[in-house]
Amino acid sequence: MSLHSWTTRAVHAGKDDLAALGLHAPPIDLSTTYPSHDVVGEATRLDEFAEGHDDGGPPVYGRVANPTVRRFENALAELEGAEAAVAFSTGMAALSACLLAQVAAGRSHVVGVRPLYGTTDHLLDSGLLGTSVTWASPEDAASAITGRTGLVVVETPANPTLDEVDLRALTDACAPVPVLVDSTFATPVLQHPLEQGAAMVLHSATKYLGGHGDVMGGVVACGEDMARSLRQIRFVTGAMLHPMAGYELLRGLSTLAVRVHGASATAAELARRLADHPGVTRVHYPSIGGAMVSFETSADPVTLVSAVRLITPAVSLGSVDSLIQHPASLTHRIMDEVSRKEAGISPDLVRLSVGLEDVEDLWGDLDQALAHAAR
Ligand code: MET
Repeated sequence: MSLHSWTTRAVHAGKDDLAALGLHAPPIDLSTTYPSHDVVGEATRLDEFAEGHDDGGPPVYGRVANPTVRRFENALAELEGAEAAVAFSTGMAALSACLLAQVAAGRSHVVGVRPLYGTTDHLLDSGLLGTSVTWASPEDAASAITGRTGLVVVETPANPTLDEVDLRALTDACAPVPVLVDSTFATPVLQHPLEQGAAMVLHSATKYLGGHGDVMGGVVACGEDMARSLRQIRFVTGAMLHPMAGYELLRGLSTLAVRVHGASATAAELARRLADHPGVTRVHYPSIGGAMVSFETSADPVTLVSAVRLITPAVSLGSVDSLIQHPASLTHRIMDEVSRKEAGISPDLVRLSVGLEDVEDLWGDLDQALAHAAR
């Protein structure tokens, strides 16, 4: 256990050995393979990796493990208060591994709490990976659990409505079934789901952890037993995080706190101003804060999104620059209309990811776009 504060650890995690190595920036290991003259020793090591162990030694092959990716995994585990973390090529690859691990263990039933990110909802609803789902409210989740339930899946604050779930109440009610929390919107700056009884925390690292819109990744922080199952799945599915992405994500962690706090202050102010705007019928902003704001508008939401000039009209979130999108058209388009309605996602909802621009400039852009789209 480190004596330093969380913010300090976010700057140094995954890099504690660098000075002793005579380095300042973490080395990027791009090897696809790891030579060894000890063939028998390598064979034994490969067996260990195939069973999901990772002792930190030479990875044998680039799909199996990577020293730069391990630095990011170790740092994220430390910042989430987890025993381990396993990194993947995207957030959806990370979620897929969680589901496949449950299917492999013979527990293919999932209880899902809506709303979730649209493709997550679709993956569960379609059963494409061999799972089945029962949708439930947070209050009813425990009663939806059966003998074959391997996972309860929840996202808080949720994409795109920013609904929040009382994680302590949910994990207490659902125990001993593991609860997976998609904490992408909160980041470990604002929330630590493992402290509230969750078994797994998932991040689309593409968003705040990277923070600059130029790296894709996913990561799950959890106990070592679960991590072993996830590494087994990653070993065979090949959804490994690229070492360059591991480097960028580790770098992103060192500025995460200052980015999230800065953008959150602006987002809270925009949420206040939007609530007073005549073209806005409802504002969604989480009690824990954060840099995401959603709002329902009496204006035409599609015209509004196309009318921004400073803010970028694009899916994704968590970058230093602000992005806006219409969930019914993009992030949650893959859901059918009935499911969207059940999840509380209005066709009038617009989702804003607030970046690090000046609040007055962002407000000016939103205000002119709302006026342009008025109907
Ligand atoms: C292709 S939809 C987009 C991705 C991302 N998860 C978001 O919520 O914006």
